[in-house]
Amino acid sequence: MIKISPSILSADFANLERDIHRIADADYVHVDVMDGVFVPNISIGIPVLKSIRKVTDMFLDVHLMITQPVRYVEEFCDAGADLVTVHVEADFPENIQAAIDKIHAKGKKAGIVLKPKTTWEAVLPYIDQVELILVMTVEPGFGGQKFMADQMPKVAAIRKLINERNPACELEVDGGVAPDTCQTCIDAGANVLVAGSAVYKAEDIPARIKELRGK
Ligand SMILES: O=C(CO)[C@H](O)[C@H](O)COP(=O)(O)O
Repeated sequence: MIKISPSILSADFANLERDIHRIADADYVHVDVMDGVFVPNISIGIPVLKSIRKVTDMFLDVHLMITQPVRYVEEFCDAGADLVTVHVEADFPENIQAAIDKIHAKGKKAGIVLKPKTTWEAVLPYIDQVELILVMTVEPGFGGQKFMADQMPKVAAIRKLINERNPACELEVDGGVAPDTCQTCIDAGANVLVAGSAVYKAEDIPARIKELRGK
């Protein structure tokens, strides 16, 4: 079963509650947190996540695009995240490990994220511990970018590793996922698809979510 995690980066922040309820047919809510340092953009943070938690019971998939995420993961867990993902490029490996441990100590799911230039081997230290691996299919920072099909061999390599070492681990892709690119991601082995503009620009959001689940 393919899961859809719409990115609220493409929502109307002045009508966030309405726009979260518009994606009720989806599986997760993808919350993009950007610090203006790890990526060249600033989005939303802990206070907004707390407010989102108050208006929905949906699973909150929180993608931290911030430097040294270990400093903040506990606060994001306390604010209502169900899953917190941290970039392997955002700190030294021992601190990424500490971030994963802190998320688990809070009773939440932990995941790691790979930027497009990061190779699949970067997951090896964490593969046995995490509940989700996210492969970026655009350079993180902005919605509405072109899907990078060249990331599909990496998705396939990580799917093989997940099947061998941690079959319960989910494999998510994020960036440029749309009706014309979703099946490629599914065929490569992704089971969770993040989509921002493709969901929020659709005339019929429930129909678009269904379409993104593939054939
Ligand atoms: O993490 C992100 C950007 O860093 C967004 O989740 C992603 O780009 C989704 O937007 P779109 O589906 O419009 O490409």
